[in-house]
Amino acid sequence: MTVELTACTYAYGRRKAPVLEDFNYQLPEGLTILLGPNGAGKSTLLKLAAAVVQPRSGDITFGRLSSRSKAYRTTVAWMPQNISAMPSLTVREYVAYVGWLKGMSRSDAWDRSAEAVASVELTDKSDAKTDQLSGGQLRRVGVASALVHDARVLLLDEPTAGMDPHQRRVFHNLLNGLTDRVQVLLSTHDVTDLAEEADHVAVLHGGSLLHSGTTPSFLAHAPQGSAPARLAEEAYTSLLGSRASI
Ligand SMILES: Nc1ncnc2c1ncn2[C@@H]1O[C@H](COP(=O)(O)OP(=O)(O)OP(=O)(O)O)[C@@H](O)[C@H]1O
Repeated sequence: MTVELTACTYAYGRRKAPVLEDFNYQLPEGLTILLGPNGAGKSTLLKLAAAVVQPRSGDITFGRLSSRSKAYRTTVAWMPQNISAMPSLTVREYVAYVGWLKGMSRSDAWDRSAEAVASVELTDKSDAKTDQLSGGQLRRVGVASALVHDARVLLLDEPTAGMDPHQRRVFHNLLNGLTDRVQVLLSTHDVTDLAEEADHVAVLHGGSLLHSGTTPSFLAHAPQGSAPARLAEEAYTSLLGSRASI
């Protein structure tokens, strides 16, 4: 079972041109990274898959669950691009609150929040108010919030933006330990960092998928003779370049 978008059209407002039109996508197993230039529609795709917004037409499903159902919403977890601090809540309260919003009992949410906070190495900040955190720490609270309930699909919008190199490593290790039991779709502008670790890569441009396939099939777009360390970047540039020449 997986998240599947079928013939989806979405626009921000009735008079706006659709960001995604008649869009089809099936999220593969494992870790998929979602690449694309600014404004390509990555966040919109993640919000649709997370049932934060609903398509104007078309269907989004996980097996038999429609994105309009409560059961679907508890199956997926979404980390938005911009995490807002809640000044009155501590880190642990914030994460537990998100679990409760996803339908966990208060006690389960509270218990599991400790694990989720520990997984992003924020235990020492458990009792800190969220408005006293750095930007990178707040993103880690966002990751912990996405992990607190038993989601089967994680939809993460630029989770590593603003994280220092050590925290990126912690995050990648965390993801590696998760992808045998959850599907992950993760948007990033950091082509080199993740393309090697991802099972699949999707490249979005102007609301269309330029590529959706395994990481080796993505890397194969790099021109012959590309330096190994730059394969992902070259593949990405080449894909976008081919689009420009159409
Ligand atoms: N709330 C909104 N209201 C109106 N238009 C929006 C809104 N959010 C996004 N858009 C528009 O939808 C299009 C796709 O935006 P989206 O945020 O999905 O792109 P993105 O690929 O995530 O970009 P970035 O890499 O800059 O985060 C853009 O043209 C953007 O201006």
